[in-house]
Amino acid sequence: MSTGSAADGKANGGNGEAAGASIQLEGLTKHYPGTPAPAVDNVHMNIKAGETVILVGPSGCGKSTTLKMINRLIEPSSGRIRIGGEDVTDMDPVKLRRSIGYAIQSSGLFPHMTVAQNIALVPKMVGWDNNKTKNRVEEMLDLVGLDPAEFRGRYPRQLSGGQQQRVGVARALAADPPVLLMDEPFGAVDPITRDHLQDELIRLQHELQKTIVFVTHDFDEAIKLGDRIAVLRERSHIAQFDTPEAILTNPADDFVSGFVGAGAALKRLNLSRVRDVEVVDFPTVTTDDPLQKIFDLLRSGSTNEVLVLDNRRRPHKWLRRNDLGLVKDSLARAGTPVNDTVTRDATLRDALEAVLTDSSGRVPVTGRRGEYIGVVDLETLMNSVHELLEADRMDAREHAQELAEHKARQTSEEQEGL
Ligand SMILES: Nc1ncnc2c1ncn2[C@@H]1O[C@H](COP(=O)(O)OP(=O)(O)OP(=O)(O)O)[C@@H](O)[C@H]1O
Repeated sequence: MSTGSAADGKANGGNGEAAGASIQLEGLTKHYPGTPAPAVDNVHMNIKAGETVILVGPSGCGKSTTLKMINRLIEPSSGRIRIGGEDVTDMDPVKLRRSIGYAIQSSGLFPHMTVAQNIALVPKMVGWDNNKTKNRVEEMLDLVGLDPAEFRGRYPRQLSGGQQQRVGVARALAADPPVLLMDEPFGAVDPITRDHLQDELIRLQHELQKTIVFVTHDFDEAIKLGDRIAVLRERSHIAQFDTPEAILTNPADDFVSGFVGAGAALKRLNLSRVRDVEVVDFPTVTTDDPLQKIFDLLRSGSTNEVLVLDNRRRPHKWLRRNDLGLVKDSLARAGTPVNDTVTRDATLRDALEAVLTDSSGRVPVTGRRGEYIGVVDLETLMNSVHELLEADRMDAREHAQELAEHKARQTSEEQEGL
């Protein structure tokens, strides 16, 4: 496969050299033997050179099958694949795969090879000499943020999950392929590492400008990483193929809205803080209060639950009217411990998680020294999220209207020859 000639096919990196290659899928179909319907049915897709395109969709919709047809790990039943303008549908698949980087979940590293040997694999296969390969391994380790001196001689089992994923990406990029295919590469790592790896990929892509096709079922990940997102329904039918902004503000149909809705709400929860919502008061007593006072409060009928604070006014446990039977001469054995607290700086997502895991359906909000301030409950959170999303929709509508007015003005100016 040529990697630098097709006129329509190349993105220019910062130094003016060719980087990514365009990809065209033309009527791509996969019918697995013995199955009644195709897993991927007649996909047409035009991916520009240097673009990051995310395939997102429900489990089993055909994302991986579509991706693996691009490097012919799965042979298409019909249709054509062009890379950099060149038809690669019938070329030797082994040769093809050497020119396409491929990174998968759980890194796919060979356990019996060191990090350096894993990364050197494809450069060696395509005939790079030892010196060039060795330099490339060091360069790649640097690129993915791993110190070569420390990591080149290690075996995969001596790395954390996140480090293994980094080496997986380094290996995929080692022979400088114009195209990188990534199949849920960060699916198996914890959320914080995942966030870091996503940031790294954005940084790398800024530098390298490869063409990346990336599979995920996580819409938030798609929004974060994609220049364009293809939302797929069953059999890889494209429900919408557009920029993240366009999909968020203008989903094509109910299926896409379903994906966006959940994603948008969660995204919103991450961007808002407890201090943005109403923190309400809740009946409290302290462990120093006389038992009679607590009994009276719970029996008065005004509330059937109180929050017990310790002697430094920190939330300690929830005490319900039904627990009173266990209160003999002290509170020690009665009530349910407070699971979690949040500060005013916590995100609404943290607050929601705390509310959902606490049997009381609310979470105490605390100040700098852990002292009780109030509570946030599920209803307040739900209302706030609805209000925030409604405000977002209004903004999007206003923005769309401004754009439409701007376009109309431009057209009329053009017609008047201004
Ligand atoms: N080798 C196979 N033989 C028969 N059917 C297969 C084969 N591989 C995948 N399928 C079927 O093809 C469909 C698409 O599978 P694919 O793995 O591409 O989906 P996906 O969108 O990547 O799913 P997930 O998000 O769960 O990984 C599924 O219905 C799956 O059961």
